[in-house]
Amino acid sequence: MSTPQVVVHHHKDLMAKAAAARLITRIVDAQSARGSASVVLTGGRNGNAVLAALGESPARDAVDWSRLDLWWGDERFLPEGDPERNVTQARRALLDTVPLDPARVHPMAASDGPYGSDVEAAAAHYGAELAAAAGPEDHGQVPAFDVLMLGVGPDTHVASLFPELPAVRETERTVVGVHGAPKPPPTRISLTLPAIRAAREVWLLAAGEDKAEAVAIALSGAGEIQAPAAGAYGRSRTLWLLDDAAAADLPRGLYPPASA
Ligand SMILES: O=C1O[C@H](COP(=O)(O)O)[C@@H](O)[C@H](O)[C@H]1O
Repeated sequence: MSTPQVVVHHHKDLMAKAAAARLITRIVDAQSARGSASVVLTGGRNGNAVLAALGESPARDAVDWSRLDLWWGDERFLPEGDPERNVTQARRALLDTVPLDPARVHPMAASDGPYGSDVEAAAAHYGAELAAAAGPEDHGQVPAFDVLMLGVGPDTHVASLFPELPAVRETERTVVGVHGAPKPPPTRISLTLPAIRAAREVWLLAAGEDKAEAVAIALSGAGEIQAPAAGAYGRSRTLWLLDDAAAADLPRGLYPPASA
């Protein structure tokens, strides 16, 4: 478990640009050290803003897109191509514009996909796909992702792990079906906390005043069942990337002056 480190930027656009720059560096470093990199994408406003900023960065050409594995932290269980699906939004924000190897892009199943409306089967399949991608060096049922990004919801949810719902209590499976999510759609697929914690680096993204309370709760010692974001950490690094508004309720002692 790594201790959370907080970085605060003055504005959400700056936060997205800085996170994109950080992500490029991390991917390039991993590719030069191990030959390839693996990143877990998040849905939501901030995750998509990071992808869009990455697409606009001249440094995007430093990435070897053909040696990048992309996974998702969660998915809204909707038909293929639905504009509310996280993968649809990620494709629009960035993925359709870069030369990825399609075999290395791993979206979660759609509700009209091979498992139909059986979200449990779709989740089990994703768990098996992750297990197959994990090597002996990963010491577990999922790869040791280089970076796993999570948007933090105003209720402290991350991925599709919502406060008090069964998914956030899962300790065995790496991927679960989610029913009755308070944010639409109610049916989702999500990585669990054990899968999230397999990542080398976990980055939590929050911008805007509607996230301030959630950020303060999660970083003030709350339990992960009540505040799932509090249970999201990486093996070697846990980074909270915030804008001023999302950091407004944090005690100043928790982070250095705004970095940019
Ligand atoms: O529904 C979801 O919401 C969260 C947070 O989204 P935001 O727009 O409030 O930043 C996101 O992390 C998750 O992947 C997504 O499915």
